[in-house]
Amino acid sequence: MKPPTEYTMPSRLAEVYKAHPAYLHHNHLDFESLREVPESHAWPPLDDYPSRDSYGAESVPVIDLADPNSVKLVGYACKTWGVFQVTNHSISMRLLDNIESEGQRLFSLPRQQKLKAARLPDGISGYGVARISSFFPKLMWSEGFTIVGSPAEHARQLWPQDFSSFCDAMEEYEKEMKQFAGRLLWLILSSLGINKEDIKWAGPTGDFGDAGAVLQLNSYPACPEPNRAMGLAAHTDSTLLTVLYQNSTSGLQVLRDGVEWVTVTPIKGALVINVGDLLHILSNGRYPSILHRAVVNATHHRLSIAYLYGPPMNVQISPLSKLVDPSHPPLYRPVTWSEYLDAKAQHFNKALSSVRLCTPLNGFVDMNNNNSVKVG
Ligand SMILES: C=C1C[C@]23C[C@H]1CC[C@H]2[C@@]12CCC[C@@](C)(C(=O)O1)[C@H]2[C@@H]3C(=O)O
Ligand SMILES: O=C(O)CCC(=O)C(=O)O
Ligand SMILES: [Fe+2]
Repeated sequence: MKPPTEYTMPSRLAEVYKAHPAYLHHNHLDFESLREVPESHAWPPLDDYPSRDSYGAESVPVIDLADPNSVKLVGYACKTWGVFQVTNHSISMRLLDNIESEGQRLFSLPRQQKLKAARLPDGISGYGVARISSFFPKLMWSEGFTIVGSPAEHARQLWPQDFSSFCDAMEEYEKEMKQFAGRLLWLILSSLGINKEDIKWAGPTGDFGDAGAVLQLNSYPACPEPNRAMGLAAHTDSTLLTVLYQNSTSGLQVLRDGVEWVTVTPIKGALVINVGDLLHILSNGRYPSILHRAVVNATHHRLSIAYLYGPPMNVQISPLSKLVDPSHPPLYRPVTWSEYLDAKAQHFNKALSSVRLCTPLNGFVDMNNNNSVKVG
């Protein structure tokens, strides 16, 4: 008799959805030609919590990375906001302009052309609707293009003649982001009192050389009835951290203290950093991941580019032992990135609680383990 084949977790990002194919009907709409939001894309009112623009003392922190106090500022922002913007980050304006215009060029292609690079149901990369769409009865007012490593295979389907300028820009950005995200992760970890000896998987030089990453381009066309549409539904990122570049059209909102949506106002040349679920686990809940969404705009097209940064595929992430003691028991069981993506594919916003070990007697409560965001 043949022994049952044992299921092993994928060791490559490209394979994480083999066990969970999602048959998403890729958006057949030509957003630009519509005068109103069709039923397929009409969401119930987005007023589950009040929305406000970010201003004054109660706005999303903006941190100058050249500030000698940056470790403290970053730690405070992670603890109390879960999101912040950074300036003086060393990514050149030329590169940011370049990926923005290459992203723009991609989404401006005719729909039929873009569908040639459609993401496969069991794949991770390519063109299509957000993976989390499968959890909602309505479609979102957005399109995405996901890149893991080289985008060449899909870019060739989009531009058979000339795909190199797109690939060059994306690959250069991935390379710069990998360095930058590693540096940022050290800044965050040192704010927790964690150093190189505590993180074996940072590698011999501590540069997180084996870290994994996904580049996600998001396009949100202008929408005739923005209050009836959803750009990207509320979620937390299944990452350690995410670095987001947004064009000058606002739309990103974060759920502040579980009570109000605060807009992350675009600042030219700044990058938005948000805490993901794996950093939440690693920090044993000290730096909670942040629930966020993207709303759409009546007149302006919006583009965002997310660098989703995670640990090496074979590494189990669990609460750091320095952050665990009798009064702070470990709150989560060890998980690899692919196990966590698998949990997200099954449980969506309950993924974090699905890997939770115990409910603390007092202290931390997951702010984002509810599905209370109304979707009709
Ligand atoms: C490595 C990741 C992280 C993923 C899944 C997989 C590839 C694509 C990422 C996103 C990008 C868009 C929002 C999100 C919520 C989605 O639908 O796809 C993200 C998701 C997550 O952060 O969970
Ligand atoms: O477009 C945005 O501002 C948000 C994008 C996002 O949350 C994501 O790609 O995970
Ligand atoms: Fe996100």
